[in-house]
Amino acid sequence: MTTENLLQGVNVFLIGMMGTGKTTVGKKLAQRLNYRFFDTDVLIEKVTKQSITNIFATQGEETFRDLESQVLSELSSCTKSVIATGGGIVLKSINWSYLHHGLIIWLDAPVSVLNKRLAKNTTRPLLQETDLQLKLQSLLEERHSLYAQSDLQIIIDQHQTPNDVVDQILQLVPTVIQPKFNISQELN
Ligand SMILES: Nc1ncnc2c1ncn2[C@@H]1O[C@H](COP(=O)(O)OP(=O)(O)OP(=O)(O)O)[C@@H](O)[C@H]1O
Ligand SMILES: O=C(O)C1=C[C@@H](O)[C@@H](O)[C@H](O)C1
Ligand SMILES: [Mg+2]
Repeated sequence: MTTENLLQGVNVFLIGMMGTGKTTVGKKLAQRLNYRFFDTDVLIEKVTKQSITNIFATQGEETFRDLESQVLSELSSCTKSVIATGGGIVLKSINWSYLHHGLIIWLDAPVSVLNKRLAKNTTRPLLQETDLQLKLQSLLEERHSLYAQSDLQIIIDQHQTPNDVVDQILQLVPTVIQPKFNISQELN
């Protein structure tokens, strides 16, 4: 059975640290699965008509986290969607009740890789004006046990392209989903 058929329209939520590729990989995964693609960060910016940087600066992280939960709650009622989440989605316990509506996949890349990818980035407020490597390390320490509550961990190395990561996901999803047997067929 293909991974697409196995999923039976169930949403896929991508979680993980900033820079692991949730947005980049999520778009490609959605294409491969014939799913829609959503990104909680992008939706927050659309709904508020403000950048994430601006929300953090003018209203603070707590307001951002509330918006994030609202957006996730709306998305959890969709089907056939790949949803790239913000790196901090795992922090609020209410978010887990929404994430568990779908299959939760943790993209896990080493801090050294994230550091290289995000070195020049200016759109992630938690990473500005700080030692990037140290900040990434401390965020990962704080969040590791939360990310580990995912259904599936995808370990990514520095050589893997986004398409390689998609291939790895499609290969591993069947290891965590049982095919649903068709009971109605048995009853006829
Ligand atoms: N497998 C990869 N190989 C090389 N570069 C990658 C890979 N995946 C993502 N990138 C690059 O790393 C950067 C961060 O990727 P992306 O924005 O997809 O991460 P994210 O997990 O969505 O981060 P955030 O939590 O902040 O939204 C981008 O510039 C992207 O092009
Ligand atoms: O890891 C985080 O806390 C964040 C990650 C980004 O995706 C954004 O959601 C925001 O910059 C915060
Ligand atoms: Mg993203």
